Amino acid sequence: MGRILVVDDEEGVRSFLAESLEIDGHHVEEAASGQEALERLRSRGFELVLTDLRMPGMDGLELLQKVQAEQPEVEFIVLTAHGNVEIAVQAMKLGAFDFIQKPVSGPTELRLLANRALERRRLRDHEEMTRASASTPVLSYGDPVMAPVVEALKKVARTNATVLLLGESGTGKEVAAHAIHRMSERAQGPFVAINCATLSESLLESELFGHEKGAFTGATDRKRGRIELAHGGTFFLDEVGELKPSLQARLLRVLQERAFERVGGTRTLEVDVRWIAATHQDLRARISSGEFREDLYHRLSVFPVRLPPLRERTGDIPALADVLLQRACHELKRPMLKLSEAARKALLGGRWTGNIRELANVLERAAILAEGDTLEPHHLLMEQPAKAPAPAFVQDAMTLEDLEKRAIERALDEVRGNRREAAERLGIGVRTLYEKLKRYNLG
Ligand SMILES: Nc1ncnc2c1ncn2[C@@H]1O[C@H](COP(=O)(O)OP(=O)(O)OP(=O)(O)O)[C@@H](O)[C@H]1O
Repeated sequence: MGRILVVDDEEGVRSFLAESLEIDGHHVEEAASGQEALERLRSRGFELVLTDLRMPGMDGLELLQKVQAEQPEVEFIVLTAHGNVEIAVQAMKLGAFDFIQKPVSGPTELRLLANRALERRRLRDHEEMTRASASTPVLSYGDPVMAPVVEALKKVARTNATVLLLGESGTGKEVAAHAIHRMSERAQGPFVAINCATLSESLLESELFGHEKGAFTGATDRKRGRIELAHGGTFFLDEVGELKPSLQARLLRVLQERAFERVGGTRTLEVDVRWIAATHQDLRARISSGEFREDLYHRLSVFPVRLPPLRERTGDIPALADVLLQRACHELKRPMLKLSEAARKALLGGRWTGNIRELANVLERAAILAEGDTLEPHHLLMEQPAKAPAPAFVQDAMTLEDLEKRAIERALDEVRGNRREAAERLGIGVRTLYEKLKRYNLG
């Protein structure tokens, strides 16, 4: 089963191709022009595009080039008129999987070719997935909002500048800090992190700076602090806004002088550390209220980078969802799952106040619930925040159809996909519910 987009300006050819492929159980959609195809490809993921080469407006070659630039993983098979093989060869040089000559005589060749193209796509996916899981997360999958952010991270990684990562909880600040380290000259050195919100002030102090033997009750041995351990590498201060004033002063000195003493010690130690700090708080507001030192703020925010919330980078949701779902399945040691088209759509409609972390949690829960090999919308228990003033769908501008669709998804969620019960909850007949499920493509 694959997701295939058929592009041809002739209605008859399109439906012939679509029907031939649907026999094999593929999900096939049709586009009547290159432009329409591009729009569809941007809004939902397809694995394979079957396109005519000669079309008014954007032709098949131009479509191929555009999609290659945006979604290089999509496979292409091109259809070419008899005797026009050169242009098909050109398409293959540009990365098309193969070509078929028109008129397509029978569906067999087409189906074989489509299945082979899909197989190549899956092999490549698999390879990429193994590489991705063996290494570290990909920061973005081509979302336009994230592109300048990734660029900024890459550029600053080459320097030793202190970076301040800003963004809501779960937006991937720690992942970004790791990425900076990995892309920097210090990549072979240590990456040391500490969360300033989780430890008490005194514990945090001795964790950061270490302590000498006998510095305080319980300090039976000399202990090296994490800052020392980060020598030659990168230090990540998470939730830096939570740092207490006395520690802010000590940290400021390390940042200014690259030197410090262990707790209870007199010897000054010098360190070579690259600093990255992160916060979800408005540090300026904390400066105004006297809770955060302005001089430390300026030291930390040499290069501030804001990580956008997930709702502002919806272009990354499908690929992130795929990766996080694979990760969940792997961790749960269960067979891999894939997202149905309807589930993908549902994810795009989420509010994601908890950002990527929430997306990961929703998919993990779904991976626990789902029994087959496909995740459907009713597996996705997308929570509204507990203290939300009103359900999300009232706040957002939505059409009546969207509202109806949401209500159906919600009802199905609440009854774990039981359609009879869902219809009852919605106050409609089961037949009507089926019709609506079909209309909204809610599988
Ligand atoms: N690009 C990505 N690809 C895959 N997973 C990601 C990506 N970015 C973040 N995540 C996952 O999302 C979750 C939250 O990421 P992370 O801890 O980096 O966010 P954060 O902004 O530091 O959150 P907090 O402020 O709450 O500490 C983690 O499980 C992380 O693995």
